[in-house]
Amino acid sequence: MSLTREQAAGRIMVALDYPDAASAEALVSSLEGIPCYMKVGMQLYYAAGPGFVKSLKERGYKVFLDLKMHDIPNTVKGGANSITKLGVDVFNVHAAGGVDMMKAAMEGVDAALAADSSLQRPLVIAVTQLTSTSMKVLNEEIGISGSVQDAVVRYAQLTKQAGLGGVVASPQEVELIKAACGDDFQTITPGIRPAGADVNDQTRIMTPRQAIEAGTDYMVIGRPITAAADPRAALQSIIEELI
Ligand SMILES: O=C(O)c1cc(=O)[nH]c(=O)n1[C@@H]1O[C@H](COP(=O)(O)O)[C@@H](O)[C@H]1O
Repeated sequence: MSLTREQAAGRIMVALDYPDAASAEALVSSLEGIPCYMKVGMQLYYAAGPGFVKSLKERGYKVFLDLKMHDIPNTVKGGANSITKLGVDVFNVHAAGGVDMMKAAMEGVDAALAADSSLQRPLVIAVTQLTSTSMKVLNEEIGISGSVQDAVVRYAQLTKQAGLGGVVASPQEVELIKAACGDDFQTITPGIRPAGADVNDQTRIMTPRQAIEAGTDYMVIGRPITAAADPRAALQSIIEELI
């Protein structure tokens, strides 16, 4: 796999896990000119709201809005409708909500697009098993038997059945997901740690290079960039690893 610098940057989603718009803004400014995705998760969204998402879009960024919706179908449909109106490129729900809930998310998207043809269709993806979840936690705490891989593939198949475009999983499961759901089914993988980086609370990890070689479509990377003394240099060194 050989990627240009621009292609490599376009496969990276930087997790803006910050408590307020000003701190997130400082990080975004430090990465200016690098065509990566920006991921807005619940910490930043609950503090800075849709205004921050819109400001990223106005500056030309592709945005992944990571709010991991998991509720009754009617509520998720409404949430997906509102998110689509924000003009984000990617958003997610939890596959654990089941096929009807995921189908409802797609209905919410369709209704928004039918009402306003200027909107773009977002890629809707489902979280399988969180990358912080180990087999021990899955089996002994949550009470799901079998391997994490089995649980992830099952969720990926349900996600595909519901008509979504891909899943969030660990890069360790990408090959199994592609084998079960096809090459076009998108894999978005957090749990990325450059060699020697702090693992933090992640369990199922790979390096950026390993993840790309495993066939991941997009990598979500937070602290290895945001907690670095020089975030721009950290992102550039990850890009170098991928080209
Ligand atoms: O949906 C996600 O983005 C997500 C799913 C998952 O299973 N694991 C996971 O870490 N994430 C997100 O990916 C980012 C990973 O951040 P770092 O661990 O700092 O690289 C965080 O913003 C998480 O919320």
